[in-house]
Amino acid sequence: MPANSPLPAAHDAAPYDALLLYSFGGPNKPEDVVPFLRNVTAGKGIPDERLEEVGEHYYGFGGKSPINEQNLALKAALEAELAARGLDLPVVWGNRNWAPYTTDAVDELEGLGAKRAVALVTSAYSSYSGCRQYREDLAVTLDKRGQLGPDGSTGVQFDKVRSYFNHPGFAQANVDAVVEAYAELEANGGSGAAAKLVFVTHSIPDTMEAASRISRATYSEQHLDLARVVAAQAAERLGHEVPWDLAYCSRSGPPSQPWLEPDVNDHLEALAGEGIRDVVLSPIGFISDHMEVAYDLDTEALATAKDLGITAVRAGTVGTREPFVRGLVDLLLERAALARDEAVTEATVGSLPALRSVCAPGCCLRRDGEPSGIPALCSTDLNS
Ligand SMILES: CC1=C(CCC(=O)O)c2cc3nc(cc4[nH]c(cc5[nH]c(cc1n2)c(C)c5CCC(=O)O)c(CCC(=O)O)c4C)C(CCC(=O)O)=C3C
Ligand SMILES: [Fe+2]
Repeated sequence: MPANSPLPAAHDAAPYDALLLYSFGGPNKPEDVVPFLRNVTAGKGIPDERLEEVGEHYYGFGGKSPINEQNLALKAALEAELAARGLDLPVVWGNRNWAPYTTDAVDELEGLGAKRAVALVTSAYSSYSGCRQYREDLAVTLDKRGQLGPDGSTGVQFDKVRSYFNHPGFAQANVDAVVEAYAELEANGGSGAAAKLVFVTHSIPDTMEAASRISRATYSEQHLDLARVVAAQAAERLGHEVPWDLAYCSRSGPPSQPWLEPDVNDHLEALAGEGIRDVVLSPIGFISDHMEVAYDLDTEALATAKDLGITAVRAGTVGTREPFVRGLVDLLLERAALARDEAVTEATVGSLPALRSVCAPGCCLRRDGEPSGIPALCSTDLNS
């Protein structure tokens, strides 16, 4: 907002002076693939065969994940939305597993003179992978820099926007994408009225699912609640019923370890067995078309559908869709108002409440009852 403006900003990002767009990261070239996978899997017991297989997925795309360019596009969209609302808040991008790393982002924040930043993670749901792992990475990074005090950072302070799976903007962008996919299905000769809508997300171990319950609803329950809303709103727009299911992709870990099921490929097979010939895949678990979408859905699941004689279309991810980006800015303003101790209405869709903006002790551990021993920021208790 111009310094000489007679009006205060209608919406104010204070006390924040920067936004951290905090993501997973991915390789940019073939030589990056193995070091990237080492970063992702350090100490996680992923079998070598799975790593080689995942490496091949990346090499099949020239060793480059689309995720970094997608995050840059989201950063640009956020900057445009902030500017359009007169909010002067620099956006800094950092990743857990590839450059620019978390520590690079902290350097940049310090260079900007930021004192208190609000983090927006590129994961909409709460679980170890989508919540705590980011908060631990932030704490570990600050610790390595000698900037982790007993109550948090001794340098730039960090807060986090709540998990936003049930924010109206995220839901709206997914509904728009699903409605467009039904049009594409019909254009491809399929039947929307006869189609099954299959929502897809990243599988996680059953133990991680159980530990996510502390978020007020488990990871899978969060998806089911959003799926219900998206399917109902899509049905209203399409003028016919929209039967739906939830399936999972990208499982790893040893075969002996149970993960959330059904796998999307197995599920397509089951649907074919029931006589379903038309499917729309809606990747509500992911916010952009990164490798899980480009390989596990567009390459593998669409090939499975074809083999089964199913006409399948993959709906878009929220990406930089306008309702999503607007919603993210609404969310950071909501977080700012909470930080100022103002009464706020936390906008949600579906039957679940807003998840906490400040995580509870023990939130989203990898496994219940097994504190990681790693501190995590943006919580009421750094050490649990
Ligand atoms: C819930 C969830 C999300 C969604 C939320 C979010 O977005 O954060 C997500 C996103 C992503 N996962 C990604 C890549 C990988 N995930 C892996 C491994 C794992 N993911 C897990 C969960 C999740 N992952 C889990 C429980 C593991 C097992 C190891 C562990 O317990 O941590 C592995 C190792 C090999 C393999 O197992 O596949 C890779 C390479 C990329 C980058 C894509 C790109 O490069 O375009 C992205 C956005
Ligand atoms: Fe959490």
